[in-house]
Amino acid sequence: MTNKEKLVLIGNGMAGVGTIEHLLKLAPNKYDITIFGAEPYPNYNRILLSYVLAGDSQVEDIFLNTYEWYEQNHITLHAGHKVTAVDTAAKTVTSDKGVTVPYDKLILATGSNPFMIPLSGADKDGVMAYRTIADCERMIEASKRYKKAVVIGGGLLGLEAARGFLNLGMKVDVVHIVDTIMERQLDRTASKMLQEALEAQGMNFLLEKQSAEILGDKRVTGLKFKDGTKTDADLIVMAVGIRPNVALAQQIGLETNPGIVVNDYLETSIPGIYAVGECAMHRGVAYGLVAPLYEQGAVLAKKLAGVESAPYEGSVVYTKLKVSGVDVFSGGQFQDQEGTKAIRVHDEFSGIYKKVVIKDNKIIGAVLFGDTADGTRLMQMIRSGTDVSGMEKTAILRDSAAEAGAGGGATDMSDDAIVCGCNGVSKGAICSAIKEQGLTSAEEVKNCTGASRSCGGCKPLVKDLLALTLGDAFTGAPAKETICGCIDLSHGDVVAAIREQGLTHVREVMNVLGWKTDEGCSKCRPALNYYLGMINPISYRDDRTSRFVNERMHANIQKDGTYSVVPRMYGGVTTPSELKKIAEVAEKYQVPTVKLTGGQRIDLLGVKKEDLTAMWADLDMPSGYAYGKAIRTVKTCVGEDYCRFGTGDSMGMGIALEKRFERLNTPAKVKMAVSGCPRNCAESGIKDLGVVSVDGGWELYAGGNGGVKVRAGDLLATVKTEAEVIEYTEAYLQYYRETGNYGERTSEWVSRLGIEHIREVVQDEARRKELRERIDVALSVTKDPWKEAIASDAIKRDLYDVVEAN
Ligand SMILES: Cc1cc2nc3c(=O)[nH]c(=O)nc-3n(C[C@H](O)[C@H](O)[C@H](O)COP(=O)(O)OP(=O)(O)OC[C@H]3O[C@@H](n4cnc5c(N)ncnc54)[C@H](O)[C@@H]3O)c2cc1C
Ligand SMILES: NC(=O)c1ccc[n+]([C@@H]2O[C@H](COP(=O)([O-])OP(=O)(O)OC[C@H]3O[C@@H](n4cnc5c(N)ncnc54)[C@H](O)[C@@H]3O)[C@@H](O)[C@H]2O)c1
Ligand code: SF4
Ligand code: FES
Repeated sequence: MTNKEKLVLIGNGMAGVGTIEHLLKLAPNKYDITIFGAEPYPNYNRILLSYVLAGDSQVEDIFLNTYEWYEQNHITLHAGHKVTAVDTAAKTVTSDKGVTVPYDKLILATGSNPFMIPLSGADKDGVMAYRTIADCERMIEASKRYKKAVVIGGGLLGLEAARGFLNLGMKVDVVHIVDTIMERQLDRTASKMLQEALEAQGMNFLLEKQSAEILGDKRVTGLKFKDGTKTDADLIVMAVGIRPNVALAQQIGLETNPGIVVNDYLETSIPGIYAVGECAMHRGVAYGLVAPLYEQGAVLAKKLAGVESAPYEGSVVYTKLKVSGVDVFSGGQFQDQEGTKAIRVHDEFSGIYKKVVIKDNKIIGAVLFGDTADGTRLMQMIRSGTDVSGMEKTAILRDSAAEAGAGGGATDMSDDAIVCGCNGVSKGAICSAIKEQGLTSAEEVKNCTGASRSCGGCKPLVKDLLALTLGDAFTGAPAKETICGCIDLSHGDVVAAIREQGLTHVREVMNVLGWKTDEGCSKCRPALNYYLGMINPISYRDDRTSRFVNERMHANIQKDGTYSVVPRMYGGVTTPSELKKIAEVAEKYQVPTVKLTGGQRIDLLGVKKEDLTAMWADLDMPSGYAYGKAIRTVKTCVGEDYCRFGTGDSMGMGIALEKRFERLNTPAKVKMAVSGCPRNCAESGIKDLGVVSVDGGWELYAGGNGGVKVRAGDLLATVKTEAEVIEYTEAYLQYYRETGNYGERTSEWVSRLGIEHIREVVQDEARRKELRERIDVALSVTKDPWKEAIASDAIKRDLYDVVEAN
């Protein structure tokens, strides 16, 4: 135990962790910090859920802090723990999993709850909110089975959800209570322009509709309105606003109205207890956007660090809708009122509308549609109360295109002005990074400072700052895509450097290639570990600390902190004795859920960490690698042995493939399938490698994907024998291993390199031979990780908390 003061944070979201990050910069050693988060993840960027839903990002991409970050900063994280009690006399907090921790200072950052309209039928399956990773995953899952979504609420969240559903291939109705969508952010003209643009994308709007009842038996089938009309629905998402989450605060006896009442230093009604973020009510306002939450966090961090700071006096907010193909910006007080005058530009030919509201010679609000480049500059003028009485009206609404490259609106901003509200990045921070790190593109600024990584609304201003700082040297051309912000090199550059310079371990790569960070990050560390293992399969020792938690544990961590165990079942074929063994193990370890997976095997869900190794020993089956960037499954149909259409032994072929390639690490997960005829019952067309028996041989399909972005595989080769199927698969997989970027699925890789090129490589006999020789070496050194763990007391103790009985 140390003598440091104990700081406990309840709520592992953007506001709370943002405060801690700020505090660590100011006073890294002042507190022993413990964080409780009800969601079973490290802190993530909730804003980016809309991109995950739309299929533009993966869940792993939106984590803001990895588990390693908590460890490195000596923060105890209880993820998946909801705090259910706070004893203000004893100064302790207790979680629903029974963990009690003392505090000297306590921060509540419990966020908001989505408002659910209490409609009759709202408890039916398929009725949900949209707030968390779990919600997002449920929506993606539902889109695979259902066709029609209804979103209630035509605000920011509802429209982003609706766009996501369109991307997922669903039809979508947006039900809105008044006759203009986003009425809290847009005036009538902009709202109607937005509606038209979204209708053109495929959204259907049901305006001035009051929902009355959700129809269906167990699962929703439709929505009925007060006017008696109905619409069909397989899924209903309510996006009708949020309410501060104050359940715990009320239990403690903190003053709430309706959020937790805080003063200008984020202090609540009980000394030593603070509130920050959406749960806090400051001067009568509870915010629902991140920029004000970061501003609050900065003030609270200074308070906790003992650094003098100006009080938090409230924020002027702005929003940008994150729907591709439409540019909408709204900030400040944008409605016409008594005493206000507005400048309006409406170009119906180009679909551009701009309105700036002025009161007492100061800009107080703006709405922009079609061209939002002026947004951040106007916000800066609103915040600083710039007197515009002497300014030409045209100078207030500049033609952003004419300004590109000239430093635009950035020139008149002060250094501490916030450019990226979503991530709290100032002009000064961006300009120093550009100068000190030699950045030349908006992409590099994003990677290095975080500016523009969320809603993207500040990107034009970031470009202005590049132009201002670099002058003529700024071309605006997109820079190459770097691995992450820690290094200015692409995946290809790093792989080439490892090969050319004979680098052999992670730290050496970082030192030699000039990493900007000491420890790297969750993007580059696992990538380096993969590349080093791929290039030096014999000599490289896997760096476990560079792996994501699932790969480190060789089991998938679940939302409640338990794990799932999936043993390998070659080709999806099993035996009665294997099934009996699995059943016995499931009973012995009281596995709560036993589930068949899409990859034709059995998932034992809800296993305790301490039971994992003993369970693997009892199962005595190989790991199915259901957690890894590796060969996952080979799905098969029954094929010629039993099916009257079958022309090939699909089960035998699948088993042979799985036995040959199991345990092979790849840039991203690889799923395979073998079908006994072109009817394709094993879905070979949407696998990373799909094999189909045809008259006289086999067809191999490459780069298919059945996930969010469905892609049909391209024909890679037609071969005659089963031995050739293995041979071509060896060459294909090794080429993918050598040229795929870490994290890149074969569907993206095939699209990037082009199937013609890959076909050429794989069909060239000499190259095929070389690739096969290299994969042979890689496969010769793989070991079953479960067996390794069972055999090592140290691994059992350190990774799985197994206490050895003496
Ligand atoms: C899909 C979506 C898109 C969005 N897009 C934007 C955008 O583009 N721009 C923007 O500015 N804002 C956007 N927002 C809003 C923004 O995400 C929120 O304002 C912000 O995340 C709120 O942060 P917070 O930390 O206050 O609350 P939260 O993010 O809700 O975090 C609170 C955390 O506390 C946990 N918690 C609650 N009670 C307990 C307890 N008793 N014990 C332990 N843990 C507890 C919760 O599980 C939660 O994880 C979006 C929101 C959504 C849902
Ligand atoms: N791009 C962004 O900035 C962004 C994106 C998503 C979410 N968010 C934030 O997340 C929070 C939640 O977003 P939200 O859109 O749910 O909240 P919101 O309060 O901004 O909008 C809710 C909308 O639902 C409508 N509504 C209310 N009751 C209704 C009913 N019975 N039937 C039909 N429509 C009804 C309202 O008129 C309103 O337009 C907000 O704080 C929002 O700012 C921001
Ligand atoms: S793919 Fe052809 S062989 Fe296999 S089960 Fe279907 S119909 Fe039968
Ligand atoms: S303002 Fe949203 S990403 Fe910068």
